[in-house]
Amino acid sequence: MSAATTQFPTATILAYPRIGRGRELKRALEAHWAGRITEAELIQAANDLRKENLARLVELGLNPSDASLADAPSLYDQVLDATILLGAIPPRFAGREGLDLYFALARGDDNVGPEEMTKWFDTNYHYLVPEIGPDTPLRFADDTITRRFTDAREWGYVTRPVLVGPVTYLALAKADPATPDFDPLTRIDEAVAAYEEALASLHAAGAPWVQLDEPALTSDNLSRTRVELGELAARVYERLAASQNRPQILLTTPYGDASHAVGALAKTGVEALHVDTLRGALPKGADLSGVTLVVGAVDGRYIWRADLAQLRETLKAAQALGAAHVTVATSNSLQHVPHDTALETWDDATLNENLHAWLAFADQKVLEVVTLARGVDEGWEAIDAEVAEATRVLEQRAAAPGVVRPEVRSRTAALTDADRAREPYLEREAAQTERLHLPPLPTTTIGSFPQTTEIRKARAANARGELSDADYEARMREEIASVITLQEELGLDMLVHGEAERNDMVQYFAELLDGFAATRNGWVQSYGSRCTRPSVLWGDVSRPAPMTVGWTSYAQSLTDKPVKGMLTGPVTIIAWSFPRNDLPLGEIADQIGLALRDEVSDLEAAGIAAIQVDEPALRELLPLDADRHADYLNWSVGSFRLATSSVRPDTQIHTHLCYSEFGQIIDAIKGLDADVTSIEAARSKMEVVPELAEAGFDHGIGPGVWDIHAPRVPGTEELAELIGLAADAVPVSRLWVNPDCGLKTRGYVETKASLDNLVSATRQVRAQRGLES
Ligand code: MET
Ligand SMILES: [Zn+2]
Repeated sequence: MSAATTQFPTATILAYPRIGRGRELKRALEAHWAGRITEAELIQAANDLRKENLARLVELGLNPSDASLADAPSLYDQVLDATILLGAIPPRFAGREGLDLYFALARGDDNVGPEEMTKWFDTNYHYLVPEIGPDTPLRFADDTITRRFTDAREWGYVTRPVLVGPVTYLALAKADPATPDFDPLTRIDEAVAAYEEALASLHAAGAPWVQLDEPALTSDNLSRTRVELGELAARVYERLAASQNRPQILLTTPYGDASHAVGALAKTGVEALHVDTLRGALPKGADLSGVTLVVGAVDGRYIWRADLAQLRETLKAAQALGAAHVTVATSNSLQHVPHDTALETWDDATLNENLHAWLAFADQKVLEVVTLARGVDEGWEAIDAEVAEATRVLEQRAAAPGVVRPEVRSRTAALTDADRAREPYLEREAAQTERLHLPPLPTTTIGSFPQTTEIRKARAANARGELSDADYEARMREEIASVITLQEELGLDMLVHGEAERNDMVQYFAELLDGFAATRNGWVQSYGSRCTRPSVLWGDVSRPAPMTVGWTSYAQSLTDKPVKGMLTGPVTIIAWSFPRNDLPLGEIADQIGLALRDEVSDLEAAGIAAIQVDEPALRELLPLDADRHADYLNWSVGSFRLATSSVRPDTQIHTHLCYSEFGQIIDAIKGLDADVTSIEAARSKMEVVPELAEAGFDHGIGPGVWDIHAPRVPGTEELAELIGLAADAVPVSRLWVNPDCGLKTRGYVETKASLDNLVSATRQVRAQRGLES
């Protein structure tokens, strides 16, 4: 290692949002993909944004020249960047290079499909899944990271380059499809050799520190437990630390608890260790005398202003552990929070004043880190005023109108098990068969139909006040009518209204429920150039008025076929918002569950015979730590049942889950007790259907036969084959036929063609199996 060691800076963050305050990166990427700007112009725009971000961090108080500035300026995704660094390119991308290769991996091109995307730990950010087989190249293949360090130094900054660490990289990889049983982690030694070279390259360029992110050490939801991954990491980092030419290493463990591994990691020779003290714990009993302990104190996941008094105690406790040095950081990268509360105004004047004080977006979090670091450096009295102010704001928040509403609290307090139970399934099944008159293998869709440009324009015009509410409503009704007509023409059996009126399946409800506030500029990266704007769930939740009954009843009035009501479930509403941090998630979920229960009852009273409550985020919020799974599954399932158990036996409850990794939540899926569950299955060729059946799932099931994530139209034969596979695995009387997910991102051309094929394929299978009704 270099002789010139420098102390780790007292104030740092693990990474800053990279999409830009004005979503500059999104705009540049999309302009480039559309052919409006050249590659050089894209790079220029990305560099300008990076300069702006670095300057901003310095303005907020981070030191420009001591490696305080965590630098992770990905054009698309940090895991993809590691794939490029390692040259771990799946064979189907051969012949491409540079940005063509980069974007082909991310998005596919005319000749090849992209790498798969999946959710990053328990967040709503998606990364690109590496595909590793026995022969996938793994070597130091690309020195972008070093060039970026050198560029920043020319601009006047000594940054700290950030890389996904080797254990996490391989733990997140899947087997190359050509060798499906291959275990990527068996390639760890080659990966470590490649990282050694990358570190040598940074060292040669003069980087004093590098940051290696190892969030896998906090997760029990990967192919190994976190304890096993911690043991592996101890070996890996011993080797990396022993390499001759390297920067000093900060090893981070964000998103959860890695305290089990800290003792062993502290002995490896890495210079600094980060722990997430919000979702994990401070290590106990480890000898830390040789390392800097970087305390992940300021919350990088959610958006609430910190309780500085409490964090001060956390830091004092950390200081008592005997580490060589204790410093302050965020719990994780700030990529999951918006840039700056200063970019917001809220319509309600009181809320506007309050929320500004209660919230901390990325920039406010940097200031919090800087404040706490001043306490570390100068003594705690130095920040007494800031601590007192934070405490005052928290007290004001706790007492503010709407935060605690007795009428909501007494309703949740009065709940009993009976509120979460329906009649036995067999009784319901008989009553529903009687009421619904559906053919065998009923066909349906997941809810949304294409969100056309015209729909979005109408919504934008309405928001700007250029289209009256009445005209907007009329416009949406027209759309509903045309979606109903189309479904009748196609011959689908259970119809939907199409969700034209919904900007987003969570935001729509957040806007209509009390307790939420929508941001104007609170964008966070979901994947690549895609951003979402989660709502802020700040108060007790209730439903001032029906939310969907008008649209659904209108749709039902146009047809004799049953129209499914369509709601978003409590877990998904929480997962895709910024929930409050002063109430357990289970209680928030019950408040939402009760609001939905009222909606479900109103839909039923309006004559709607089937109601779907979507829970696509059920898997996403599963805690990383296996010890917390049971509690999570209990409250998440409980809130769904609360929302759906008020109905009569002949009202059919559907749910939709869009992923196909069921292993850890199969009991939860059974526990939802929905009459019909639609799931993602096309990409795995229906594999999950027999898996679910073997695990004892025996209610109605709609495995998605059309993968809606690609514009491709599946042929009738292919669909019939998939339906046949499913029909071999479960009783046909409980099998439904539907796409994988909603159609809002698809166009009408492929939607019509695919649904037409789906109906023909179903008819073919019915005929083959003598099921004609
Ligand atoms: N009902 C929703 C839709 O069809 C479900 C989407 S799951 C991400 O769009
Ligand atoms: Zn879905």
